[in-house]
This record gives sequence, structure tokens and C-alpha cells, in this order.
Amino acid sequence: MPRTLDGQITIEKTPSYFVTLEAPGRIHSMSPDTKLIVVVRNPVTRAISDYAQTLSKTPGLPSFRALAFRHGLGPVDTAWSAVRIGLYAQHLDNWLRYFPLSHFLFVSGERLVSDPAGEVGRVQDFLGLKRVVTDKHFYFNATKGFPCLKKAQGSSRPRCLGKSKGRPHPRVPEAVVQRLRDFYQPFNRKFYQMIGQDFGWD
Ligand SMILES: Nc1ncnc2c1ncn2[C@@H]1O[C@H](COP(=O)(O)OS(=O)(=O)O)[C@@H](OP(=O)(O)O)[C@H]1O
Repeated sequence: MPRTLDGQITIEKTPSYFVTLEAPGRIHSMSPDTKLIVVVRNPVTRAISDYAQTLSKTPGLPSFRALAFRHGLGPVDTAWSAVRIGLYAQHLDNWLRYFPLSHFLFVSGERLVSDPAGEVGRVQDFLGLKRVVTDKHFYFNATKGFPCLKKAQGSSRPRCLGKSKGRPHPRVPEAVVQRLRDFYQPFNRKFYQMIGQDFGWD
């Protein structure tokens, strides 16, 4: 981590930390005061998004169904990372051995799209910052199908996130989606209970 002066906040973003067993202990030994921001979305959509990303780099990848269920039809394959990462309650359990819940902010991936200023507002409050970024900074870009910044930092031009963010998802049969929804439901409920926040995924 770079040196941080008084009055500065250093932010580091690595999605895989949340699901890495050794990460909480290491981060705690670096600084037990660290604030932790976790962006979560419906684990079923997250798994399909994860698959879409792998598929874009690996043409000929087996179907989502073939990877999500053992032998294509059997139990849900929790060894597949796209499935395992969505077990938020389990990952959080590991973090709560080192950090109290008050150190966490859970950001809704869905609201980050439907109301980016609202979610970014919560982030600013959590970090003790003035609400500098507001509604005024975003517009909905119909071509991208997502909110974008009216002006990028240091430029007068609008800026959307890159091609790898918000790519189309492959079609997954409804029966497959439903099986995964059922699978995640108890884990989601446990997660809501642990953090006192209901994301309404079920
Ligand atoms: N404003 C805006 N523009 C584009 N995309 C947006 C935006 N806000 C949130 N998202 C969602 O971000 C998802 C990609 O982020 P990831 O967390 O997968 O990225 S990464 O893990 O850091 O690579 C990406 O997921 P997919 O839609 O599945 O590609 C988006 O849904």
C-alpha cells in the first residue's frame, strides 16, 4: 500500500480478497482499522456474469449448466468458482473472525446500476467524506444501457465503464436459473441476517 498522509484515504480494490481465506488475517495485521467495502449482487446473476466473462476469453467453454451442476444434472457444483463466490455468508464468516461488522459497508450491485448516486452517497458517508458525488454527476447512456459519468476526471467528456463491464449475458434456461435460486436462498437469508440488510434477491 502507498504511504497515506493525514487527511488522505487510500483505497485498494481487489474483488478476490472477499473470497480468499488468508486475506482477512493479512489485512488485519497490516491495519486493524481498515474499512471494508463489499459490492454484492444476486449470486445467480453474479454466476452468469462470471461465466460470461470466462466465455469471452475461452471460446468453446462448456455450457453454464454443464459447469454449474455436477455431471450436468447432479447437485450444484460449489467447487466451481462462479458458484462458490456467491456464498456470501460463508465468506463473510471468515472475515468476521478478524473485523467487526461495523467495519463493513455492503453495496448493492443492483442499486449501483439503478441508483448510482444513492449507493455512492452511502460509500461517501461510510468513509466520512462530504457527499461530493451526487445525481448531477451521472446520466443514463442508452447505448451502453448503464449509467455513465457526465464528465471523466480531468476531462470535459462523458465516460462510461469499459467493454468488459455490462456485457450481454448468455441465455441460461429458466429451470437452471430456478435451481440455482433455490440453492442460494438459505445462504442469502443467512447473509441478510448476519449483516441486518435484505437485498431482496429471493
Ligand atoms: N455504470 C456501470 N456500467 C457498466 N457496468 C456496471 C455499471 N455499474 C455496475 N455495473 C456492473 O459491473 C459489473 C462488472 O463488474 P465486475 O465486478 O464484474 O468487475 S471486476 O470483477 O472488477 O472485473 C457488470 O456486470 P455484467 O453486467 O454482468 O457485465 C455491470 O452489471
